[in-house]
Amino acid sequence: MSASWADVADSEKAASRAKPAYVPPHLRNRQPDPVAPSPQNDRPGYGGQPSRWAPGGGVGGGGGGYRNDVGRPGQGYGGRGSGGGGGGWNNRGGGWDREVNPFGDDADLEPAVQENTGINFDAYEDIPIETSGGDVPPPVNTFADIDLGEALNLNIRRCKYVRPTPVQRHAIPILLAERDLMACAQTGSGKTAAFCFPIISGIMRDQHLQRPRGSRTVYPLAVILSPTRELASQIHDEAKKFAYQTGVKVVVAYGGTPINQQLRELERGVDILVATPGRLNDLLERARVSMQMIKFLALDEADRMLDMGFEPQIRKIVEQMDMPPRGMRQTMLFSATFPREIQRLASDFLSNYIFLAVGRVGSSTDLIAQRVEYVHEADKKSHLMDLLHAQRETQDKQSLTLVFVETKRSADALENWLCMNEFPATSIHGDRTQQEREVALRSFKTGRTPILVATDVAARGLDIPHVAHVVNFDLPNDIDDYVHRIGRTGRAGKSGVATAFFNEKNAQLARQLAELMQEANQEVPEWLTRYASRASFGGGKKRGGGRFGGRDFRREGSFGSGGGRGNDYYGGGGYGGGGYSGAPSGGGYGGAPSGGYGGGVTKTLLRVRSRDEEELGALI
Ligand SMILES: Nc1ncnc2c1ncn2[C@@H]1O[C@H](COP(=O)(O)OP(=O)(O)OP(=O)(O)O)[C@@H](O)[C@H]1O
Repeated sequence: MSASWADVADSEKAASRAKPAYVPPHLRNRQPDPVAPSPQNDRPGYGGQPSRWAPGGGVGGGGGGYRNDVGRPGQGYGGRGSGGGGGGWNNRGGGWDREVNPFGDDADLEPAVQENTGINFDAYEDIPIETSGGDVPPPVNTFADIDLGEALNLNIRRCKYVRPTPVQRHAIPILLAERDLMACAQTGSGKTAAFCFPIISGIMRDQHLQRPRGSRTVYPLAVILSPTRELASQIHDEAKKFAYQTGVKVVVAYGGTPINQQLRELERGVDILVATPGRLNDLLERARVSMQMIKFLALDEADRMLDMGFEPQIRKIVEQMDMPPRGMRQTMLFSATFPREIQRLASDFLSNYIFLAVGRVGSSTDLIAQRVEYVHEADKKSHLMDLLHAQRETQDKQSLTLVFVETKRSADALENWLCMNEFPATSIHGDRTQQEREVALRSFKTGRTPILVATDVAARGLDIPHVAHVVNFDLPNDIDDYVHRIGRTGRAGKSGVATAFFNEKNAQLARQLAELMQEANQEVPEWLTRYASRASFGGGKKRGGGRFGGRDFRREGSFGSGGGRGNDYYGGGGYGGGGYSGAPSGGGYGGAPSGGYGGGVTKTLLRVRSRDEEELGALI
């Protein structure tokens, strides 16, 4: 982050004028890539500095190396030989690796004249935006307004992102200004790119940074943490697209797969490590990865990463290993939900941060048509069958249906039952091997089995095109989980449908569910309103004035004393002293007695412990 972009680009220009770049013979007659950056704006090799990836600058003689622009005449063919129009060469710790083109053949030749298919970004135009913190950098309107670097801009066009989404418009300038950020934006609104672009761009600028050599330990510059393996893998795939031909190397590490393969990959070099906390801790303990050079720390699904299940692991990685302290690194936390209590915890990791809320914290997008139906436990299967039959008649063949259930056993049972009834289904949950999970997800994504029965392992972050319907066969205990689950549809401006089966067991969720739906302009059935008004204890956790009224917890004054109303993250919503009053026994968090857990922390911890401690190990 030291040298300015313009300085580097100027020295670059001078270098490229002084010595024409070498073009391999077979590429000499190729037309320039129509969307390739012009040499003026580009930063190939940054002024002929020796490349991190191609020491010595490759045969391109000062013109290439670092961000190899193979296949782009006039850009300097760093590295060695040619990539035949599709990819750079990375040299780290042995061997030359061809960078696979994540866009597929010739995807880069298409100028991005049209947006990502079917996206209606107008849907986001009137979303209220709140920022707090000192000196908030102004938002941008277009990607062109941001200095991300040409290689990254080219990838943005390859992704067919024409306009930044609201969270991107605000978060990217904040992050480029090197500020810490806690960002809350609705599901499917493009948060991944909002943190990936500034990280990649920052690493491109910082390429001269010297990292320790000589040991088997690797020193990533950025770490992105995710709560599930599948999400880590997805972020890795996305980040690789964004980083294509930038010279920034992205590696993923998560549990449930052989560590040796990941170690070999790491040894080839890593700038951005995308990881689940369990596997990262393992790598740190083996001293195969060091956090010493970390400049960027991103927590996706940050509220989940800091709830009780993960918090100790995150603290270990961030506070007890060799990561530079807050203030010396840039920390970014993203999620669609941010309970106030978790915000308070999260502030331990941040320094002078900006809080950004796009839409109301924890709200669901109104692109999702939400329905709630009263269904007795015993009738759920036949009701699901009715829905699926009706759907067969009306829905487009490509449409996928995601069905959430509460337990691994019920996931297996429902999958079986659906298959027996000629609805091709598969399932994903923590008792399945990682290989089985990946096969299931692939089979769902490709439409081979257009129904996926899942536990919460699939609730967060997964971006699966064509998920048209999310069914909450079993409703979760926590409204935030509901928000994330239904957020698997209605993404990137597209619409979707979510159906929930509600019955007496879910009474404690009634009020929050009704409020959430109302807020998203959904029709709330009268019977649900009645349930909501009856729910005077556990279910009486009121959104207004609590997690919905307040956003940045720092604005809410006397936070943090624990105990008592107003401190609870569901907060201050008019139920009598002593904070949280527990869930009705049998209905909520492991039958917590009503009677109050004083402070919000305790409640948050209990909430998580009973829900998925058992499954946690299998997620990371
Ligand atoms: N500027 C953009 N233009 C068009 N499509 C975009 C843009 N930014 C992101 N997308 C697409 O929007 C979809 C959702 O993005 P992403 O998965 O990052 O959402 P998210 O906010 O992280 O959601 P979640 O809260 O569920 O994790 C992705 O398919 C992504 O490719």
